[in-house]
Amino acid sequence: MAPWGYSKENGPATWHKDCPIANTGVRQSPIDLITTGQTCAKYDSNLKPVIVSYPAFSEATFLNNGHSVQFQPSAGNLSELSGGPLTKKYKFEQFHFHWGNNDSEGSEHRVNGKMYPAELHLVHWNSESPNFSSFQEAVGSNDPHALCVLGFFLKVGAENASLKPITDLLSKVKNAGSSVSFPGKFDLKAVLPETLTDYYTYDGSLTTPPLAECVKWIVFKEPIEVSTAQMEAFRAVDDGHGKPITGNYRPPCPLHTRTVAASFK
Ligand SMILES: COc1ccc([C@H]2OC(=S)NC2=O)c(OC)c1
Ligand SMILES: [Zn+2]
Repeated sequence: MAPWGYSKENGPATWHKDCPIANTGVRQSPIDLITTGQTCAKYDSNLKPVIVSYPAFSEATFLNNGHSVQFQPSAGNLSELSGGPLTKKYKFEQFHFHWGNNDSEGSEHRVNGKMYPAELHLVHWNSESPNFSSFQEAVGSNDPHALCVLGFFLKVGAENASLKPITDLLSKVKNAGSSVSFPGKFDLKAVLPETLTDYYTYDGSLTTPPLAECVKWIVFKEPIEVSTAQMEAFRAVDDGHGKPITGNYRPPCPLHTRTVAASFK
């Protein structure tokens, strides 16, 4: 199996060779979130605020897997997600990022065709399902909402002090395959906007192979600000083939018969 990536030779347009669902799937992610016109997101007044319970992580690994950088707390972490469009409680698994090599590209989801310089994915799995009891089992479960991924756009502005412990660590995982144990505590809640009320939500998939169609997506309207220096730190991370990771985002996929709901007017 040719290792997938984001180059011309192994990028998103080639993933269907080993992962047919890339082309045959009808609920693939990411998508372009359209806010006006026929297929636009529809306001749903029943959508409540998302509730996160993220006690500061005390033990975690920060790793460069060659495709992204990923923050993975130890199995004992008690962070949970509920509310919003969800009917179950979800357990936090990991977070990671997607970014571009300049500020006009990098996010996976788009808003009316606009890309942000990066996108943060907070990954959770349904911890109340009788069909699986781990993240990996959830991915393979065929359950349409086995996972819930919270997507936050990053935009360039002031330095983000809450994300600084992460962006300061990027130079330590420059080489693909390298990882460090995260020093001290990390408060993920402090990174997020105060209120988690305004978001788009739709049924989709993982955005890299295996592209499993098991994700309830919640993409927040309000971007998170980071500085240019913080963005540049992402662009210095290597992909394991002697080049920096500078575009680990999949282009938008067809909506097919799906609808996108918005929790705001
Ligand atoms: C097996 O674990 C995986 C595999 C792929 C992804 C991709 O799908 C999204 S979403 N971002 C990604 O990089 C993942 O993220 C949750 C977790
Ligand atoms: Zn992702």
